[in-house]
Amino acid sequence: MRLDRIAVRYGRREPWVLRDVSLELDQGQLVRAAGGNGGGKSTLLRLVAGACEPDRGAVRERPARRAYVPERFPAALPFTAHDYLCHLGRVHGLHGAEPARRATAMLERLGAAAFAGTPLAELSKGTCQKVAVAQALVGDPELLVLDEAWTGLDQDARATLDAAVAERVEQGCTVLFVDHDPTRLAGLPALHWQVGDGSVTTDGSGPGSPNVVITVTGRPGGAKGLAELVGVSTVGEPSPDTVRLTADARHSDEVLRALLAEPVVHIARVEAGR
Ligand SMILES: Nc1ncnc2c1ncn2[C@@H]1O[C@H](COP(=O)(O)OP(=O)(O)OP(=O)(O)O)[C@@H](O)[C@H]1O
Repeated sequence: MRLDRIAVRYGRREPWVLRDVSLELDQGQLVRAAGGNGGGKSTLLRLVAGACEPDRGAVRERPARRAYVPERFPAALPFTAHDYLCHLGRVHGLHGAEPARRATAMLERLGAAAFAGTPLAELSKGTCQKVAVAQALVGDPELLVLDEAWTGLDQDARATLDAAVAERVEQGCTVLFVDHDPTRLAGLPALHWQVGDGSVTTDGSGPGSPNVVITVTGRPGGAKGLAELVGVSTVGEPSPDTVRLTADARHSDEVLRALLAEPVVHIARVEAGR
């Protein structure tokens, strides 16, 4: 999916929270969004999840099957935990006995089976957060957006959510998340979006994301146009006739193919990056 020159603000006289932001999210990509308080992370996640629309620009090719754990889960809904998850399962396109089966399984996996028949409004904060997570995992989303979804979970449930995210990414689900713990999901390759001052910069060097550094010589255009290649985070010209770029390892083959498609370019070196 793509964010195409989007802009968002909360009122005509208010400052732009996001301004002219263009981003791509590949299928199966894990992305961590980070930035200071009030920088616009939750706004960006709402926009990606489809929970709000931009004032300008467009979100294109957003997957139809998507799930979202918002920063604040609306706990006052008139359902028991199990009924709510069954309902969400049907919303996610599950049929027959499947919503109930998965609702039970998700509550068990998150250590909340004992609260299946409890009305949402009577749940503790932590159990309510487990239901918030379960509703996002009960279906088979192609896009999963997690806004501080680990906050309030006990250690076992946090580990369950870590594992569930790894499974979903492995299955090709795109996952965008914010979490205050900088080591969250650090073992998985992730892109890093830095959100603040109205813009989003992407450097691909988030915790745990392997990069490759590619050095090329002889390119007639120098570094021109290379920053636009998917997966490329930095491009520099350390000396005349030499261009060095950093690419997310997931995209390194495409980047190399694009470079080799240019007849006079010489790939001088490919090495593991930070
Ligand atoms: N519903 C809203 N109405 C008015 N202003 C809002 C609303 N939601 C967010 N804002 C404002 O938009 C800006 C960005 O908020 P947002 O919640 O997206 O940032 P954030 O990076 O997620 O912050 P935090 O890390 O504190 O959760 C802030 O100035 C915030 O006050």
